[in-house]
This record gives sequence, C-alpha cells and structure tokens, in this order.
Amino acid sequence: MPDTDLHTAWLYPREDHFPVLTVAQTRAAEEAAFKAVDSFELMKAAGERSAARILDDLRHCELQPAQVLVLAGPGNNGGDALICARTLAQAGVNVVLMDIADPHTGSKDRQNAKKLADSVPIPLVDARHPVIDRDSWIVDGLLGIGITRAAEGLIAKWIELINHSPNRRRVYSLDSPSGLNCDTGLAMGPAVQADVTLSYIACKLGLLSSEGKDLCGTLMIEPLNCERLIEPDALQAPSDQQHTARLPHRLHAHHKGNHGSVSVVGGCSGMVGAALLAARSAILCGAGRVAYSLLADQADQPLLDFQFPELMNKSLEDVLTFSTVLAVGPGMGQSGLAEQVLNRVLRANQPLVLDADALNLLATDSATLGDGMTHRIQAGWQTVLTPHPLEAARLLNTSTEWVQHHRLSAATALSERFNATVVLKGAGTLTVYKARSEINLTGSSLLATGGSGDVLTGCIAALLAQGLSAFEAASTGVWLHGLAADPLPDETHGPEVAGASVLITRINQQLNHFLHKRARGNR
Ligand SMILES: NC(=O)C1=CN([C@@H]2O[C@H](COP(=O)(O)OP(=O)(O)OC[C@H]3O[C@@H](n4cnc5c(N)ncnc54)[C@H](O)[C@@H]3O)[C@@H](O)[C@H]2O)[C@@H](O)CC1
Ligand SMILES: [K+]
Repeated sequence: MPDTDLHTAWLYPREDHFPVLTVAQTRAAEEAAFKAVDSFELMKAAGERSAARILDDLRHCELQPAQVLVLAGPGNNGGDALICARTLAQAGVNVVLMDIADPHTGSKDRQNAKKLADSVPIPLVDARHPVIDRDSWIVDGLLGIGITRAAEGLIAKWIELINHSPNRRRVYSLDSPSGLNCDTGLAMGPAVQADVTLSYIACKLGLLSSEGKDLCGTLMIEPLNCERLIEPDALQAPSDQQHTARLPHRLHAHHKGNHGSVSVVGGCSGMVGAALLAARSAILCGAGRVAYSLLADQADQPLLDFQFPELMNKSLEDVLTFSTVLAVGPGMGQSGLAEQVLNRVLRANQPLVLDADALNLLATDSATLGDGMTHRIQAGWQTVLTPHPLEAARLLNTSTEWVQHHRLSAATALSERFNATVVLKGAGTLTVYKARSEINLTGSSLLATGGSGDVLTGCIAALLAQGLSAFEAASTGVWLHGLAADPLPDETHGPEVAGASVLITRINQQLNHFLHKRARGNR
C-alpha cells in the first residue's frame, strides 16, 4: 500500500528500472491505491511533484520564460494541471491558466483541484481563443490516459498551437503527451510534442513504443509510492546496470570453447551479405568461433570474408556438428532449398535464433515445417524468434496495423504458439517469453537501415552461445544493438546515419566499454 508520503524520487529510463503498464493495468494500480489513500491526495501529489520538477528547472535555467502557461483539459489530467498551476503560483512563478472545462464539470477530484487553484490569484486565458502571446514554458494537462478518440475541437486547436507557436520555449506534458494513445504509442490525431513528460504511478507502454518515444522528449516517472501495487509479472524496462550485469563473464582461464560456437545459416544468391553481417556481428559480440553456411550457388559464394578471415565457411552438415547455437534466416530466401534447410535446422539439437526468411517460411504454414517446430517444442530446445511487425503479422495471419496496435499481445501470442522467446522489433522493441517481458530503451533511427536485423541476430546468437538464457540473450542483445546509437566515451553525440557494418563496430566498442565499466565497478 502507498504510505502517507506520496512523494518519492523521479525515475529515469535506463538509469533506473521500472514496470511499464497498459492503461488498464495503470487503472488497476490506481484503484488499489485508492483503497489506502484518498484519490484526491494522489492527484495533489502528482500536480505538486510536477510543479517541484518545473521549479527546479526554472531555478537552473539561464533564460527565464516570460510566463508558464498551464493548460487544463476536461478530465483528471486537467486536475493535475490545476494543482501544478497553484503550486507554481504559490512559489511566485508568473503562471497563466487556460481551463477548458466549466468549474462544475469533471470528477469530484477535478472540481476540488479547481477550488484549490481558485484560492490563488492566477490570470486566466480564454480557452476559446487559443493564443500564446509571450515567450512561454507550457504545461500540457489537456489529456492523459483517458483519451478515447482523436483530439478534436478546442483541444485539437490548443495542441496544434503548442506544437507550432513561435513562443513555445519548453513543453512539459503531464502523465503523457496529449493526443497520444498510451497503450499503442500511436498519435490518435494531433498530439503534443513534449520536451519533458512527467508520468505518474508507472510508465505507460505507449510512452516507450512507436511514436510515443519521440513525442515524450525526456521521460521521468514518479511512482507516487505505488510500486508495491503493481503485479510482479508486469512488463519491465531494465536499467543499463541490469543489462550490464547479464553480460558474459570472460575469465583469464577461458579458451574459445568457453565462449561458444555460432553458425549462421542463410545468404542465398544476391543476399550473401546478410549472412556475413550476422556472422561478423556474432564474432564481435564475443562468440568463441563463428562459421557460416550459405545457400547461394557455389559461383556466388565468396571464397572467404577477407575483412573477417576468422569466419569459417562450412557446409550445412558441418555447421550442425560445429556449432553450439544456430542463427538461421538472414538472406535465406524462400526457395525450396531454403525450406529444406530450415526443416533440417529445426530438428537440430541446439538453441536456434530464427530471423527474416526463416520466419517468412514458418508463416507459410508448411506442414513439414510445422512438424519440425513441434519436434523442437517437444525436445525443449531454446528458440528465439526476431520478427519485425510485418513478419509477426504474417506469422499471426493478421495485418501489420493490428500488430502495431497490440504489440505486447502479438509478441505473447507468438511466444506461446512457438514456445519461444520473441523479439518484436520496432520503436520500443519487446522481448517476451510467455509471462516474462521487457521493453528496450536504447537505439534510434540509426538502426533503421538494411542489415540492421542481421546484426541483431548475430548479437543475440553470440550472447546465447556465451551462456545467457534465451530470454536474457534476446533482451540484452536488443539493448546492446541499440547502444550503437549512443555516444562512445570519447564522443559528444552518437551517429545519426550509418550502415549496418558500422553498427557492428560500434556494438563491439560499446560491449567493451560496458565490460570495462563492470570490471571497474567490481573492484
Ligand atoms: N486520482 C486520480 O484519479 C489520478 C489521476 N491522475 C491523472 O488522471 C488522468 C486520467 O484522468 P481521466 O480518466 O479523467 O482522463 P483524462 O484526463 O486523460 O481525459 C479524460 C477526459 O477527456 C475527454 N476526452 C477523451 N478523449 C478526448 C478527445 N479526444 N478530445 C476531447 N476530449 C476527450 C473525456 O471525455 C474526459 O472528459 C491521468 O492521465 C493522470 O494525469 C493522476 O493525477 C494520478 C491520480
Ligand atoms: K497530458
């Protein structure tokens, strides 16, 4: 139960770990909290904590805004904004308030918040004439998790104004950027582009998914002491430290056999590079030995990867005896040969990472492949599937749009069907093994480049080969892959644009950086 002090410390993505909830789960946590604490107290705590955050930023800001414009919408999100306006005004900030609702509408809590705000003299802006006439910091309390449809009418006008006014200096969104669907991370219509999002009780799934991450700006979470009310099997956003702790331990006495042997199977004619990218990635993510087996005609096969001569080119039968983990699918194609090869590897007695065309072939509902998969499930070998939304849609026989609207359910359904760890790629990549699930916080559009998925496959296979469980290899592999977008210790900024080969180098540099950091921390 939350104790009487509802003020805790703000949590930051990647620095802290925290649960990530759907709107329904957030409502359930709120309901549980209301049994111990008056609901208005929670609203007051949310508004006051937000004001404290803004006051702190004002104190440290060189160029002070002429005013803080607080926008209160019709629901309880507006109630948070009213409390925030009152607290800022009491602290002597030049606040102006736009309240879109009639004082007698809205919940009892919102009406109480309005009464409190009215007890302090705050100049009002006419809701019907959206204008921002002075250099402003803006507090967006228009819509929170109660959004049910695309913002329209006056709310839509205010959102457009926030986004396009030349007088917008900084925007704080309370709980969520107004207009964003907090489950899907998709804008339902016009949506606020925030600089800072201050979210309460728990992070919402939509804030970290699809468009949500871009719209939130810097995200901070105030649990309001409700952590203990959240189901332990909720989706988790691990911290960098948690991922680092999972990285393989490499001992002085280790030999290459201790770090596992990965084989990549794929690369039909014209797509050999995909398999090589996965293989290169596996070796630079720490696998002891890496081989590839290509489906391409002999004439199209390179004799050797001259930049990575440490990689071995082997026949399919040879890799099956050589490797401890197989990564199958990059550039594989969907030919009859590809289907035969996939059928063979599904029956191999070792962990598998299946990507790209391996997933497309599975989605064809071939009876042979179905039998192969059943054999794997019964044999209990670990499997990781790494679909992007279109591949997930094919496997589930649905549309990409449905997958993007139901990312967590889609990944869970695939995990249950194939008894596999599923990595559903996209902004806010999800890793799911049945009831256990994590969302990734690293990465940027840098990763949206051809071959990036092949690099991820190699990375996950390498971690699996070094002894991580399928779930941890997948989730921490996704984290590591996303770190390619982060600045290295000697850089100010990470890159905005790069090819997949560059991603491999950067992942390797980041892996080494975090391994060193862990070693220093342990001394
Ligand atoms: N005690 C509480 O209930 C707490 C509530 N919290 C705040 O309350 C919010 C949820 O409050 P509500 O459930 O009232 O929901 P919201 O305030 O998010 O919005 C709901 C209101 O907006 C209207 N609406 C929905 N979609 C619209 C659209 N597209 N265009 C115009 N109007 C639209 C609804 O009819 C309703 O009046 C959270 O996001 C959070 O900010 C926090 O203060 C924590 C405590
Ligand atoms: K909001």
